[in-house]
Amino acid sequence: MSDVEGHPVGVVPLDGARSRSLLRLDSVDVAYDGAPVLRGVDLDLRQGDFVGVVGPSGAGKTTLLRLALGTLHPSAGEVGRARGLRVGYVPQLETVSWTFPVTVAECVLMVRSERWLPWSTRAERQRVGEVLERLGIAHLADRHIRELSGGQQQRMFLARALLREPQLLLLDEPTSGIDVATRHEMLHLLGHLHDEGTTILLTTHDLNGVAAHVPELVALHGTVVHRGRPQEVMTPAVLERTFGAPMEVLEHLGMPVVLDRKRAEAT
Ligand SMILES: Nc1ncnc2c1ncn2[C@@H]1O[C@H](COP(=O)(O)OP(=O)(O)OP(=O)(O)O)[C@@H](O)[C@H]1O
Repeated sequence: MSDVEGHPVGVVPLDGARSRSLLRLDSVDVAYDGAPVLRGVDLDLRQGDFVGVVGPSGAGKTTLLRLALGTLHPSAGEVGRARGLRVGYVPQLETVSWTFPVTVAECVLMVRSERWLPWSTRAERQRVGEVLERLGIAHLADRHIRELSGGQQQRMFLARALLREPQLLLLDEPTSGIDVATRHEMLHLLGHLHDEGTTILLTTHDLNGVAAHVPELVALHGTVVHRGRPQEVMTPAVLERTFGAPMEVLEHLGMPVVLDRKRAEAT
């Protein structure tokens, strides 16, 4: 079903001339097979934002990214998108099939048309080489994707997303399954892309390692519980409303640190 301009119902273009909004969710509901997952979600993502979405498993974080990407439409409410918005998406590694017999370069090229064509142009191959170089994985171009480490896999998907020169970059758990040093590198890389003007929306389970280090957070639990700077969102009150359990928060060098009480009690 679509409206008069051919947009799916619930999806409207934002007028870029009047607004710097890249993406706006107004009273959005999402249900899977009749089961509500998101309810009354309002979210305005403006050019230059760098927002981390936190919340418990099943809170609807990936669902929010799918709405932003446009692969999912709301059951009620509206998703507004800036006209011609280029969006890049880095999926959760766990959702990827690694047996697919392609090399890193081929996998990055696939984003062009969502399938790999053997007759990619020289310019396209050159562009892939540039993006891989930029992410420090050019030497892996001819490796099978299965042979990569977690951090290298994340970079490959980031390369895929960057090939489209996205204005809005969506990342689902970009630091899951990678070690601390690689996590720092990934955050550094994202900070750099943000400095260059890319708007970023990511999800994370890692409150201390990732959420505390991004400029702005959205606490999600079926709906937006709170949005603000990490110091405003990582508070006992907001975290309890979001995660449904009491959490202690300390401050270290001006940054909030959430205490894992269960783990502390176990040791
Ligand atoms: N395609 C689908 N069909 C049916 N139910 C789904 C589908 N995708 C997600 N769900 C359900 O919707 C709820 C929210 O899922 P979602 O993946 O958005 O949560 P999440 O916050 O990203 O969770 P996690 O942190 O575990 O990745 C979950 O209960 C999930 O089981």
